[in-house]
Amino acid sequence: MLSRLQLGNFRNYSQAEVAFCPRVNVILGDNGSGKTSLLEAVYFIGSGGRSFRGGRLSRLVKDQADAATLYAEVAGADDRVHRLGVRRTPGGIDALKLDGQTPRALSEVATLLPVLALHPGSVELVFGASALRRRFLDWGMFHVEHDFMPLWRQAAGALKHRNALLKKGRPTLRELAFWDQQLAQSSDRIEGLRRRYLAGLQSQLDTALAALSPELSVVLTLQTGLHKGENYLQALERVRADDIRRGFSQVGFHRADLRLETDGVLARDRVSRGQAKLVAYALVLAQLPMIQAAGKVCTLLVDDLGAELDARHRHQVLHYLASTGHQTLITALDLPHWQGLAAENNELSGVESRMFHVEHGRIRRLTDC
Ligand SMILES: Nc1ncnc2c1ncn2[C@@H]1O[C@H](COP(=O)(O)OP(=O)(O)OP(=O)(O)O)[C@@H](O)[C@H]1O
Repeated sequence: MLSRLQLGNFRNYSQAEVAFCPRVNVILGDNGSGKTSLLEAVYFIGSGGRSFRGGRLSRLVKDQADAATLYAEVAGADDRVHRLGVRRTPGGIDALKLDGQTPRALSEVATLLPVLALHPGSVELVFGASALRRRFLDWGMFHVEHDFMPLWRQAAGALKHRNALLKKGRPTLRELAFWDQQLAQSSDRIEGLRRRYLAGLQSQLDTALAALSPELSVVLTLQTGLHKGENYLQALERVRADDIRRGFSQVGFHRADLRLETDGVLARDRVSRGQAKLVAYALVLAQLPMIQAAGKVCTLLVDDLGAELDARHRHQVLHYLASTGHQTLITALDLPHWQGLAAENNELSGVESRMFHVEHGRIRRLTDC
């Protein structure tokens, strides 16, 4: 759980500091005041350097500044307070500290503060490219499956070597066979983990959708690109000649997709934009109990909740959020806007909350928990 955050030269913030409360933190502010940027800062530090909104990461650094810095205090699952610091120049992260030490890998940081975001771009989980769904799935597995990260690194290494051989041109069969074996083995094991995770996710998705939008149901399946009865090694042999011609690997853990089906058809060909948002939200929220079962506490970032949802669905989403018990940072335009949202949901008024106002990159606390 995130208790404190300091921002320096991040987006439109020069210097700012916030102390968050363990449950609901409401961030109010006009358009362009810095609400999304504040959530983005939390996401950046929690995810080990990613953003949930598109665009170039170099733009996170405030105009005319050399580097953006973020410092966070995080209460870990072990109840110890950890200190996280990151400095990002337009070229990339050039300093990362965890409790005063340089961590061996970004993944050490990312396990400390699991962050999930619900935002207008979440619909891309339904409409967007397979890479987004794969990343979504792998994020959950990273937090839940202990073996996933080393296995993923092994698979990524094999893929890199195989692709380098293919790109070089005219690889010998012997050279390729070794990396085929490595890539096939790790892809098989990743697929096994993904299938196990997916079974749990499906059941949590059913629960989340029943709360958010009972009229929708979605079936998740893993698409691997393998033919029936085929394993990865056989598939790599099948596409080998074509891989050599194209210069990259067309089969493996890196090509899997999460298929979302509703009423027997691909969800993206059936659902409306608002429904897609509900499906995407339910998918994201389905990961919360999985992460919790793994002994971790998520921070949930909710940006622009009202957009594209009617009052009933907004109410249902808020009702669900109020029931999760996770730390939540949620944006709204102003007090009447938030009061309108909260009035739709009695439970929310009973939840411990803190309110902030953001204006031109300055953060002011309005109420305490
Ligand atoms: N690198 C940067 N340097 C300075 N300002 C920036 C940078 N990147 C974005 N901004 C500005 O930061 C401001 C805050 O943007 P942000 O998206 O956080 O606003 P918001 O409060 O979420 O607005 P909305 O309600 O419209 O979604 C915008 O005016 C934007 O132009």
